[in-house]
Amino acid sequence: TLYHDVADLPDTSFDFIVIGGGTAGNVVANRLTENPKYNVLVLEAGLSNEGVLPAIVPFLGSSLPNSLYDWNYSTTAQTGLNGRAIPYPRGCLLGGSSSINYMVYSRGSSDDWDQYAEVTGDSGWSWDHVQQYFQKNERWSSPPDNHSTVGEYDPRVHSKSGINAVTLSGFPQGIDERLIKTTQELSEDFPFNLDINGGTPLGIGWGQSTIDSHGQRSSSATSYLGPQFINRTNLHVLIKAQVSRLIQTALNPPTFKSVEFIQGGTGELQVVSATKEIILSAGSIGSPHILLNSGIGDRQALIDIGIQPIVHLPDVGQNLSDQATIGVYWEVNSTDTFDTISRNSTLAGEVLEEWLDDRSGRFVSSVLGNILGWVRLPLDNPVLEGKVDPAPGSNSPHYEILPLNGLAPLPLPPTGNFLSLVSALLSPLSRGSVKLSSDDPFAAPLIDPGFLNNTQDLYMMREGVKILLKLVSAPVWDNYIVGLYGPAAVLANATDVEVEEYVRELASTIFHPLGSASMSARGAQHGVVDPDLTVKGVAGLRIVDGSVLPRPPSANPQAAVYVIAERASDFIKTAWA
Ligand SMILES: Cc1cc2nc3c(=O)[nH]c(=O)nc-3n(C[C@H](O)[C@H](O)[C@H](O)COP(=O)(O)OP(=O)(O)OC[C@H]3O[C@@H](n4cnc5c(N)ncnc54)[C@H](O)[C@@H]3O)c2cc1C
Repeated sequence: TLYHDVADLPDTSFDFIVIGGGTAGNVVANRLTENPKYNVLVLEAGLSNEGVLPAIVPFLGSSLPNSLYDWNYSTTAQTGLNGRAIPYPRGCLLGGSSSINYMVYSRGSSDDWDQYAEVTGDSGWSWDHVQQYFQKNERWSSPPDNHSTVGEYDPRVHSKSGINAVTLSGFPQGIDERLIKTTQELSEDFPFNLDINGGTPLGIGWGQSTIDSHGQRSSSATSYLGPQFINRTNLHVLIKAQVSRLIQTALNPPTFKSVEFIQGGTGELQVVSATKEIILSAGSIGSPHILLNSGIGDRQALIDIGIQPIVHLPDVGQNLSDQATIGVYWEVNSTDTFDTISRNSTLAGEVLEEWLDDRSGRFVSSVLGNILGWVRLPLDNPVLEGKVDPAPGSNSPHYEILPLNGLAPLPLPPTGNFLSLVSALLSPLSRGSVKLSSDDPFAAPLIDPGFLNNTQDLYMMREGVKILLKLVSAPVWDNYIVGLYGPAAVLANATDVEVEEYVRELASTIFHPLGSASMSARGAQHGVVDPDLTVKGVAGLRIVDGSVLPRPPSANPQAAVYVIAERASDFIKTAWA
């Protein structure tokens, strides 16, 4: 049941309370309420996703950051980015960031998961063992345009029995064929990969997205809180409920089974309690923020800001990682790019009509291209020579290449058509933090992703730019590309130092903060949660969201977050069986 008003809740005590109805939280709420004996409350700060057109129509998703459905955070001034502070979107509605993201579905490499297993000492996080959770999550769907998908994916590594729809592109784009041709012309650097989600992602292949066969976004809200689930009488979802802190309910071991929040903007503090567990799923910014507000964190830092420390857990909010991006832009000799739609609102209206009429046309997919690349820098490149490989193994890419058939995110000039290629640094060495800005639990925290603080990341980004330039050196782009555009013009014959300056001036986020409440082995002195996601030194509290990943996967992380949440649901069910 979906509630808009706290006064309508049937009770103030539940078996489980999930904080954050986002990507992970809704999975846990769904799986726990499979058992009719469990009453579950979800507290979500944002609004409902129902009827929010930009959260439904894939192409319009890019209008959600910096809106009423975003927390509208900014980072602190980033030294590695020449002092720039950048916008830092996080979904603030049911479905969380899965309702506002770019919908890329990528599972990472087998190395990623095997390394999570190794650093946590829990073989249950290994690639082989988590396959069952990818399967529980994924509902492989035919693409919206029903085109033949033979040769675009490997059916053997997909599941039709899960809850969250995943599909291939439903609308061809002008650059598709050129990208595929590049895999033939430059097959050594950019080989074709039939399926980037089989554990060995290296190469260029067809992208997979969390979009259903009707060309609509599949988020954790549309899937795990879909009509067949939200009406369960034991599932209670309260929106506009912003949690300030957890309240200690027993001393030894420290136990936190009550939650304080405000609802509906009244400013009045409410309290609800769980008899079994609290599951913190407020995401990589929200979860450490709530822990710190609750007195769980570094003792001295809490005292300094005026909060009574209860549990000394120094790593809360530390180890924040994100994958920096850098784009290169070209003017092209074609009118078949989305710039035509971006520039002409009449045309955009017609394309929306097409989507509304029968779920067809350009709007069935996101602004991203239909094809993605996953590339490694050779270990004998001077940037890596003699260094520890930042990637978790030899089947793991260092870069994701995101082609866009148009100009983004730069402002669009009145004329011209464009190609954008974006490179994301998948395994950054830089780390940052989430810290309190004041003792007011409703004040935004200080978010410092530490972009390019480690100079090796800067050098890796520089090499990433060169990889993008190399990609378009394939003959197939010869008659297509007119020239480097805008700020990218400096890249023609640029020195390494000039490319590095370009990176510092223009690099941004791919919106993947992770790791701020990291998992570590049981008994380890570092980390925030044990491999079963229970908070170290605390009873009755688990963290289930992207914040627990000790390092980013070599991928966009939503698939990993779904896997974490599916496995966590099994942990919780087993613990209370
Ligand atoms: C613009 C953008 C594009 C992205 N593109 C992709 C992509 O293409 N592919 C991909 O794999 N990943 C992408 N990501 C990243 C991915 O979406 C996230 O990593 C993932 O969804 C995080 O899941 P989560 O459960 O950790 O957090 P979230 O999904 O963010 O959920 C946290 C929830 O908790 C709620 N919350 C927070 N604080 C409180 C509080 N105090 N009280 C109550 N509720 C609270 C939030 O409102 C939110 O609903 C993108 C992210 C963004 C923002």
